[in-house]
Amino acid sequence: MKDDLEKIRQRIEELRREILYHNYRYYALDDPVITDQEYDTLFRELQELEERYPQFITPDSPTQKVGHPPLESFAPFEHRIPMLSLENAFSEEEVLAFDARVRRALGSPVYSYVAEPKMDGVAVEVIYERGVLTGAGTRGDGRVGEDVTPNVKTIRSIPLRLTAFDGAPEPPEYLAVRGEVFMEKEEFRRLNREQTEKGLPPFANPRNAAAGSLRQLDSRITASRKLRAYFYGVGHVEGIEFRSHWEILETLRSWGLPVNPLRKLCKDIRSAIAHYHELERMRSALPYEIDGVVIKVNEIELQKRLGEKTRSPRWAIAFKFAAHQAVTRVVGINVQVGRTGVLTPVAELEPVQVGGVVVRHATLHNYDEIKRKDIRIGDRVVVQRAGDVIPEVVRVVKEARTGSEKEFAMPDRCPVCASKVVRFPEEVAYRCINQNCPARVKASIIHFASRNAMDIEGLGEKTVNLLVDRGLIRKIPDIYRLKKEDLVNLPGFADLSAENLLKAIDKSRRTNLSRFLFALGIPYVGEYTASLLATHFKSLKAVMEAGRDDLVSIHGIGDKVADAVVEYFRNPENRAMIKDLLDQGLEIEGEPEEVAEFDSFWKGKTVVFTGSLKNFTRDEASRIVTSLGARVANSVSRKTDVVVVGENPGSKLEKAQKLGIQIMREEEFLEKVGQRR
Ligand SMILES: NC(=O)c1ccc[n+]([C@@H]2O[C@H](COP(=O)([O-])OP(=O)(O)OC[C@H]3O[C@@H](n4cnc5c(N)ncnc54)[C@H](O)[C@@H]3O)[C@@H](O)[C@H]2O)c1
Ligand SMILES: [Zn+2]
Repeated sequence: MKDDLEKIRQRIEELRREILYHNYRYYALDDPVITDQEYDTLFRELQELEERYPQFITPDSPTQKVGHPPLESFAPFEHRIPMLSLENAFSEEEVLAFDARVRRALGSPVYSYVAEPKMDGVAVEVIYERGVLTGAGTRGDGRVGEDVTPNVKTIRSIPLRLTAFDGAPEPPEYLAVRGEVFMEKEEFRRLNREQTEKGLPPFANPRNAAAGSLRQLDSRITASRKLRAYFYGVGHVEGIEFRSHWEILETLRSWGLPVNPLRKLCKDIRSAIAHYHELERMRSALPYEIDGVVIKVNEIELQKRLGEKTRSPRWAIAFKFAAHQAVTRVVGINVQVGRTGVLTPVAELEPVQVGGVVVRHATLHNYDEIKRKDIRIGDRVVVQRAGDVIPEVVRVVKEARTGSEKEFAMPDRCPVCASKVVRFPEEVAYRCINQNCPARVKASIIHFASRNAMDIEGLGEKTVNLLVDRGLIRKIPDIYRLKKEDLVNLPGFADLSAENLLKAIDKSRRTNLSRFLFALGIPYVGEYTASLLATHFKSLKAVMEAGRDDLVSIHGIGDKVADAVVEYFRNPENRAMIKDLLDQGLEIEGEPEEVAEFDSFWKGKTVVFTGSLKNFTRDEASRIVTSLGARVANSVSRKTDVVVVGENPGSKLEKAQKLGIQIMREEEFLEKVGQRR
């Protein structure tokens, strides 16, 4: 008996050590080494052991704590009310048990629940004092987080100033709002492509990418990655009282804070569970990841009576979705060659259904990952698909090995052009260094034409492969030599589609410097670095002549990037290609002086247009100001901040004058939207 207890104590110790290590990987480094499901299993086991043997509970057990203490490289950010975690439920029974506990504790039925998507991102608290954003921090260990104020200010959907819309009360003296910062799946894929091309390790999932992007010491890196946020609650507030959680959400929304529209007010637990199933069906179609549904008691009075435990409130529960995982076999490992010559290993799988989709391939990222997970050809593996993110191999089912599995070796010759493959020191990537490798040529043309580069509509993967295979394009400048007669006879082309492609190509002749630099595909130069170079040097000539010292003097550009840029422009082939492009009539504009994006004049303002503008259609003008954070209304009221007046204005002008609203003529408008300096 004594021995048994000792064994249990040891197991508890072991679980704690393991969980603490995974907390550190996940919360401090944003680099977990096990899946959330595996983590949840360990956590559950510890919780259950502690429940059965309460004599072993210690205050420092991970079951009694939230997250992980903040890193010291950030200033500390104190939460006036602790930010807690949530209790998890993995089945309907567990949710019903939660409802039963709540009703028992209250001695009455619950009036209502709110069910909201559980966003898979990073928790933040943002402070508004008299409506102005004055601070923001991560959750940290619940009491103290990391001060990430400058980073949060770069997130466009988080207003720097609250405005009372739709008859909302004025923002109070002091307001701590809580929400989740997240990265959309598409941005996650873009970022990981960029990481891979730079020879850097990819992020495991959008959550880690969001956390890693928010927790940056240089807020310009945060700004270069598209983050969003949804708010779902408040911390300490002064000057306003809320009666229900639903009222909190509605009020936050009417102050201009983003709140997830997929929330639902439910009359009982059954209806909350029904909402869970509905969101589960929508899950993979959503642009961002959710990992469950949070169900909360709606009435604040009842929430207070229920109170909280050390780690989580008693009035809420996270009903988690099942992971999209399946077991299948690796039948082979192929190698794909990217634009900068990086070789990416891809697992060929026995087709398998994962969350309703047939999966045939999974990315293995790089050779180090294959070694770390010890993936061999013939292995049975667990694959996981999160939303529509590229499927991944989570781990090998080692118990299923027969001994006939084969270890994978990176080829020493490029699988496409047979040139020698090299691995540069300090890089995880292997590369084909043949500039003319057909795989690289195709990939670099696809990149050149892509949306964030030269933005040539219709010149996607399929068309590029076709044009290169037919010998119509051998290098990038050939794009601009294409003629209608080259295209019309190609499979899938007709008169109209050929004309459209040529039009799109022609349109791309006018571009700006940062797009052009990004499009060239210089190693290590992603969109962000390209825009740094463009704003610093302002002309292509200046970038091409820049020395290593000029480059490293730019904040945000390190040795590796500097070397890559110098080397790229020193290469006579690259110089000849750029000259060729310019000879084809490419016009590259310099960069605007400052990108005054974050604290723009327009942010949070309500704008009305009247009369016709010379330089824009109404639609264009509206899109410009909304992209700068304004809201466009159709009629003038006391809530209008600015009326923009074109030719032949209507009665809106008179009304604006009567109400004393700021009136702006087209010239001033151009200036204020940065179209004229
Ligand atoms: N893989 C690993 O190594 C590893 C390590 C640690 C933690 N984890 C994962 O993290 C989980 C524990 O982390 P946690 O303590 O942050 O808890 P949690 O993520 O399970 O739940 C609490 C958090 O949910 C978030 N949230 C999202 N939408 C919300 C909404 N609508 N309302 C309220 N909150 C909302 C908040 O940020 C809140 O802090 C584990 O279950 C596991 O999945 C994984
Ligand atoms: Zn090659």
